Amino acid sequence: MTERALRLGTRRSKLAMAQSGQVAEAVQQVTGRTVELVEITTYGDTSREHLAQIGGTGVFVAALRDALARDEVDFAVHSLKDLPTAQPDELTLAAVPVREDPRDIMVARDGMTFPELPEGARVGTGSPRRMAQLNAYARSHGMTIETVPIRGNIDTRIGYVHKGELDAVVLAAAGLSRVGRIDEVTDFLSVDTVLPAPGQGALAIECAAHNASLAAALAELDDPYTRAAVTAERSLLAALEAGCSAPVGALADLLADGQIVKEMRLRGVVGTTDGSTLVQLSTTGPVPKTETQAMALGRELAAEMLAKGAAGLMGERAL
Ligand SMILES: NCc1[nH]cc(CCC(=O)O)c1CC(=O)O
Repeated sequence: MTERALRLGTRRSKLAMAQSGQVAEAVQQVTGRTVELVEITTYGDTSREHLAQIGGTGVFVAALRDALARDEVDFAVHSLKDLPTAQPDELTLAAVPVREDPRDIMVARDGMTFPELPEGARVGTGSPRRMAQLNAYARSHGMTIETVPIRGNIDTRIGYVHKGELDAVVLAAAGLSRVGRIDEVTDFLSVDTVLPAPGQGALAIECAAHNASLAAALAELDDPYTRAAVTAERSLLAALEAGCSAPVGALADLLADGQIVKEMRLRGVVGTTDGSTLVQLSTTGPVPKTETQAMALGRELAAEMLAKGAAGLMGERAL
């Protein structure tokens, strides 16, 4: 007997469709079952308000989770950086596949890199994390830039540059790469300049907790290193009591000696959006073997950052 198709809930945006399509194919491979896409409209897609004004955390995610809860879909794919740090009991984070390039990138007019931008350049980003770090770099390099809040999908955001309304926009490399526009990047921002959002570049595959057999099948797509890294990053974010629109950057990576993986490093940053103050720290520890160990790494760095005054820099947090 053939089993029915698995229903994958997805947003309708080009980015969501691209990442869901990729995951659908991978799931078909590992389960041998057909996967059909079920389109769901989320509040984040329809609202014209700035993300920060409607509360940031989880607006893209809630409608997909509702569809899971109502059993209208069997599983869903989220951009991991959009997931709230608290995992609901009734849902399982079944897989975190291998992460794409976690960096932020710039698309600027005339092929310019960030340091090449002219005096007073207008740079589109509504992300407090990006604003804080771009402004901090500008200050320390004698540049002046004006960050301009923008919203909309990737095509809309790049459109501000092509239409001449902005000198540059800053976006995630992973998003551009998934929608096939990575060749329009004019500068890949070093993580030393702009640390990405916790979980950036990674996907989250979620299903109902009671569907243990599906969770086990989806777990084939899990990459343990990516999962450990994003778990540490999100634990840092949670321990700072910050949301996904807070001015917090975090990135965990593996430190290797030749072919031998030695340690995991976790870097974190918090700053004021004007870039006048940044708290930027890093810690290393043994490569986490359990979720508990990965979370401990994040909490440890958060404690160090809080001791250096991180909490006082998040006054604008979530808003
Ligand atoms: N905040 C929106 C968002 N959520 C996920 C991505 C794509 C990158 C990713 O999957 O991490 C983007 C776009 C962006 O930040 O440029």
